[in-house]
Amino acid sequence: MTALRLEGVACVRGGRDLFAGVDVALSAGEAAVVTGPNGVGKSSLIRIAAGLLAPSEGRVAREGRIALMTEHAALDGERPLAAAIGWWAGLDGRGDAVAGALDAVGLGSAGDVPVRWLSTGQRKRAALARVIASCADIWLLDEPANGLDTASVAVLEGIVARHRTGGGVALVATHLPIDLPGAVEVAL
Ligand SMILES: Nc1ncnc2c1ncn2[C@@H]1O[C@H](COP(=O)(O)OP(=O)(O)OP(=O)(O)O)[C@@H](O)[C@H]1O
Repeated sequence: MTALRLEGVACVRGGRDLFAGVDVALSAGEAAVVTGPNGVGKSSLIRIAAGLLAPSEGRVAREGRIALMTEHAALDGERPLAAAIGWWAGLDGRGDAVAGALDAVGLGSAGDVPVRWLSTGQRKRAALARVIASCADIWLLDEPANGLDTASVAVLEGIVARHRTGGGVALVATHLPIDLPGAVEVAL
């Protein structure tokens, strides 16, 4: 079964052709890394995969629930971290997954800290915890290593590896090196 399939996908934004003919097929346990220079359309491809942006050509098919991580943490800055993530996890019926997700990103002791107090790297790890707690099958990660130190990038790599081991798939746009063994490269 293919969890995520993009066939002949093209993107036009602001009247400009960004890319065309992009094919990606990810089955359980697989990952793809989207690379390319600034402005080429990596984030746009992630948004197309998420269904937030319509491709100008081609088709997208998803089998399973998706979790999207963009440059915005998408967490309520006024709420304590665990509650902010819990709000999202609750929508997925996975409030039970919050504590484990915070532990996985090294924020297990920061659950009562207001999101607005978090540092850049902590906020990025919090966004990743939100993705983990969703227990979604298809992870769409846009620049997940931005703002992370070397140790945190290694944590990110381990988390994506565990997700894949559990049968999940990941489409990851990045301009920073992230080690995802066996991942397909989609060079835009
Ligand atoms: N809402 C929009 N309307 C029109 N053009 C847009 C819109 N959003 C983005 N673009 C343009 O689409 C192009 C691709 O943007 P995108 O963010 O997908 O690139 P990227 O490869 O992720 O870039 P970066 O590496 O800088 O993050 C850019 O030229 C950008 O200005």
